[in-house]
Amino acid sequence: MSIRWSLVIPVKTLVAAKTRLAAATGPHRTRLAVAVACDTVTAALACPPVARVIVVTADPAAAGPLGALGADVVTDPDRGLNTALRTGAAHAVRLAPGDAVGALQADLPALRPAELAAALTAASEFDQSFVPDALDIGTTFYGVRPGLPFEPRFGGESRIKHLGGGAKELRLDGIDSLRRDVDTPDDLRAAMALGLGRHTAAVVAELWPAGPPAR
Ligand SMILES: Nc1nc2c(ncn2[C@@H]2O[C@H](COP(=O)(O)OP(=O)(O)OP(=O)(O)O)[C@@H](O)[C@H]2O)c(=O)[nH]1
Ligand SMILES: C=C(OP(=O)(O)O)C(=O)O
Repeated sequence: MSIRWSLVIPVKTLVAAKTRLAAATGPHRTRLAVAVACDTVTAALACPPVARVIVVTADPAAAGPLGALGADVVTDPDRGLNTALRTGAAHAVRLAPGDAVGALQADLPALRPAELAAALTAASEFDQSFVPDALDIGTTFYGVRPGLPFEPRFGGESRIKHLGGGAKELRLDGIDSLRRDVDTPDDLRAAMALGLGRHTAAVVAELWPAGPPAR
């Protein structure tokens, strides 16, 4: 039988989130951050190997809409990103000890369920694995097979940290939407070229009716 996955998606308190988009978005920054997280969660929930999505956040303004989409919401103890992920993973293991556990960044507004499914199928072959971001510096997905220790090393140059921790780097063709996290206006333009999910597309169309912000 194929492995099923619990995916943990961390969402930072909105007042502190997406600061690299502040100049481009002004007062709409938090609305864009929620929309991006909504598209990430929607795509994850539509991915066949994903049994459940667990959002970890301390922010009720994110918890409300993400819970309404069908995610389980766990309160973030607010001791940093990797602690948030371990908290979500512990919840996942309590719910479904026989399922694999993955961490997925919340800022993947172009994510395609089929591309995530391809990565999860590949990840099912390795005890510990990860997907590097589009720049080959960070990480967008980290996962472990059922029953194995979950040791995420996100933050900064996390690709090299995950390699150092012994995780297998998944270098697959055709998973651009999974690798395209959005931190800057350039990232947002690249995600638009792949095709934004409906929540982000609606906010972007309202914010920039004539097209994306100039460089
Ligand atoms: N729950 C939780 N999520 C976090 C935390 N720190 C970062 N994240 C999430 O981790 C991912 C990467 O976050 P960062 O790139 O560090 O922060 P960001 O808000 O996306 O962007 P910047 O403010 O521009 O750095 C995003 O999905 C964030 O929502 C945290 O302390 N708790
Ligand atoms: C936290 C990370 O991502 P970001 O590029 O969004 O800062 C990371 O890649 O480990």
